Amino acid sequence: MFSLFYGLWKYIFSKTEFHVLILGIDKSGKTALLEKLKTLYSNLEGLPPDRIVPTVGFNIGRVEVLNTTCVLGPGRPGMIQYPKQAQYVTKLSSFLYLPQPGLRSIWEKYYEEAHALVFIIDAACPSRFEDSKSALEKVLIHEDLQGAPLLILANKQDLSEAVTAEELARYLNLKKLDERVYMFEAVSAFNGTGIKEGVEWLVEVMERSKRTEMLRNRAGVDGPTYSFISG
Ligand SMILES: Nc1nc2c(ncn2[C@@H]2O[C@H](COP(=O)(O)OP(=O)(O)OP(=O)(O)O)[C@@H](O)[C@H]2O)c(=O)[nH]1
Ligand SMILES: [Mg+2]
Repeated sequence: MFSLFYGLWKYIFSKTEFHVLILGIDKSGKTALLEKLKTLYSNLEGLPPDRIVPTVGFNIGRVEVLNTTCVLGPGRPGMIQYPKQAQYVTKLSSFLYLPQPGLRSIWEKYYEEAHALVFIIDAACPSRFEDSKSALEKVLIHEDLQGAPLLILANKQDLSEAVTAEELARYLNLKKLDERVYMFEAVSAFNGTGIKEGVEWLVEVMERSKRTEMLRNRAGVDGPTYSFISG
């Protein structure tokens, strides 16, 4: 009996965790974004921009993004629905990516486990758009990332030379995006412009995505939609 109540308690109050990869070429602003996310979504104050140095290895951050009432619609076959008023917390873990050959095997493990991707581009540096484009194309054809929703950030909007999200989309002219849920968003990791809009969109699509369902099934979790962690 206890275990039944405990199970129910866990079912209602446990937290959903999503793993999000933050990808981008060097100096695009991955660390600055991660620090801004900490400031926006946790009690921790992220590092100020002038203390951020090029990353050696990678960083992992964990932030809570939305504290929403669960509104899962009519269940698909095999999906147990939440009680209507169930509260759950969406967590977003961020893995910072650095494309160093030695770390390849490490970050490929993260690829497999990622629910979604953020790809960040320095929108104020057109001379490196081509580098970003080819890095992103490689990511998009990676078989471990199939179906992962994608948020592309046109970063550094606080700089006057930054191109808009639309201009960046036109420039990238990505062909591989058709079957993937994606969005471009103009942001500044310095002043926070656009970050909430982008991240909250991502959380919403992750909740509904086939990839989330696939990861859940692979983890062998029955019942509630996501692999749960408590506490
Ligand atoms: N003006 C402006 N500068 C930014 C912004 N985001 C990052 N920067 C600057 O861009 C440079 C690179 O930022 P990082 O966050 O270190 O970039 P990164 O992608 O983590 O770089 P690596 O760790 O080398 O891969 C730093 O000088 C930052 O201060 C932004 O939104 N606006
Ligand atoms: Mg960095």
